[in-house]
Amino acid sequence: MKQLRYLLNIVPSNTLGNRGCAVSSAVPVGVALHKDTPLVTHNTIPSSNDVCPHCFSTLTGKASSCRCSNSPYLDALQRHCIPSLLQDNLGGHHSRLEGLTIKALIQLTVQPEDYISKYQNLCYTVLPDDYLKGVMKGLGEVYSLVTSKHPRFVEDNMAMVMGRVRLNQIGFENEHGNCGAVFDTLSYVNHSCVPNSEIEWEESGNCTLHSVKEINEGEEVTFDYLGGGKDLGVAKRRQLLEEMWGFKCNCEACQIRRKKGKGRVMGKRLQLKKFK
Ligand SMILES: C[S@@+](CC[C@H](N)C(=O)[O-])C[C@H]1O[C@@H](n2cnc3c(N)ncnc32)[C@H](O)[C@@H]1O
Repeated sequence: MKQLRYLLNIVPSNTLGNRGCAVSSAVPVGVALHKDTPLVTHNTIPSSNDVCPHCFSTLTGKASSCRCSNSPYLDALQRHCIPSLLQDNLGGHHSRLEGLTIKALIQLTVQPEDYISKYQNLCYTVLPDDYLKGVMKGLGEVYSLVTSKHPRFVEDNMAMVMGRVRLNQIGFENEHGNCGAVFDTLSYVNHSCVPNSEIEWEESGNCTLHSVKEINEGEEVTFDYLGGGKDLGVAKRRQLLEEMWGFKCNCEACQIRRKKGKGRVMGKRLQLKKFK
């Protein structure tokens, strides 16, 4: 494994949103550009960010590591049951993303201000009021328990955290199910359908960005938010990017497609018959 010596800077991005990330020197293919630890993590994977909302000790993914493991709402908040709680109260599709955001909020309630301000620098989407109310309702009794203990856990904060998780999470699937996290630097990396880098997850929840193309000094670094390798088709990709991250993709490939117009068919290699 080569050294991480290619500094990733957060820079203004001309075409892909306000800010993006660029490398400070030319990069060959196949090197680790940046390794990041999560600011907040998804709740279906144990993480070193997990804290008990009652005694504030680190959980490292195990309730038994908490000094007050008898806390009546610890389990409901910190472990796998937030998705099930929401699923029971609200039904299916709400459970995953909201599970993440509630856990994110719990993690933030015990962090110092400078840590929270890192999170607050990330971009944000406004979520509809009824959506937010639905999630609070879904939390049932747990909501009033947490609000009484954590003043930061108020409606405005919930909206802020959910809006930021929605736009900045990087997700993956493994044997624990759907996982994801929001990162200090990697969450600033923009999407491209023809990316020059890829995300690699580690069991620890850390994430590393690797180059998959040569990248010039100062060039913006991108990865595929939909996970490379999935043959989704252009229309489906556009729909998912808009639904999940709220943007119309303006990457190099999509700009070319738009310029060429709807009527044009993209070229492909011809399959030649073999000659004997
Ligand atoms: C995770 S944030 C990336 C950082 C963000 N550009 C910023 O200024 O903080 C994701 C947001 O960046 C913008 N973005 C990322 N990739 C894009 C793309 N290919 N085309 C247009 N906007 C993009 C969208 O606004 C999207 O919701």
